[in-house]
Amino acid sequence: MAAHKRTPLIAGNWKLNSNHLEAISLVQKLAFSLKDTDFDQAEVTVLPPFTALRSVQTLVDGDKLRITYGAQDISQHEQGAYTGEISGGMLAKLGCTYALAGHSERREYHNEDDATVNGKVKAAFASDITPILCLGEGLQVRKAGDQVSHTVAQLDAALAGVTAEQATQLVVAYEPVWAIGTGEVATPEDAQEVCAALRARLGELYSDDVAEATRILYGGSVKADNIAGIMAQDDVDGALVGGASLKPDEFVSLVRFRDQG
Ligand SMILES: O=C(CO)COP(=O)(O)O
Repeated sequence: MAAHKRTPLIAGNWKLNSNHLEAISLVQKLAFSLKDTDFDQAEVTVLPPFTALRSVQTLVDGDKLRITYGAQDISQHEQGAYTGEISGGMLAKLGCTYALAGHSERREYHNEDDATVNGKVKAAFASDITPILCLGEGLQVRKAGDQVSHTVAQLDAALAGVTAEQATQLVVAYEPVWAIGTGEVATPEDAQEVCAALRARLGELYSDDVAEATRILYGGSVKADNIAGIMAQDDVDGALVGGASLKPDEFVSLVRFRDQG
């Protein structure tokens, strides 16, 4: 298996699942199962719904858990008349390390375009929250063989006005839309092709140092039986996990991807 220069990140995107009481139970189970984990080998983060963040914060702080947490979305605005929005400042106050920006479900169901995603990435940095910038092509684009140009264009648009210093902190998640929640996982080679292209583009936009520092995750039907092959790719530094992150045992086996055959 490739030696990772970057600390792998295994992130659980809970999506629209778990009220705050269920979230407490899930994090407690996770913490118990992870108690012998070497967190230098992999960073673990969970992304619960907004309404559970305060409970997760209390648990993580109170029990001094080694996991981090974040939000599934962030407003591009800091404050004002934006009904229903949650700002970076609010998330920072809740101890969030991360916020997803531009998840394909936000792009698809909430009409988030590249300019909005760019605003969210910048809003995250402005509040010292690390954006996990989600990119990926749909099935038509994949069938046309345009996955690299499509995803690189999304990266360019999302990073407009982002400085090299900020970009060093960035996390990118390549999530081909056709592989999300479908059981249709991309092959390790599919994941590597796009993740390598994204890293090369970061090098062009900023520098080799930024490209080398940035963690690029793969997401889309990641499970215990396919994570090892994906993590063995040189340019894949972790996984953004949906369904499997709701099952503590399965999620822990993803964190221990080195043990999976
Ligand atoms: O969208 C995803 C994570 O953000 C992937 O979801 P699944 O792991 O359920 O395919």
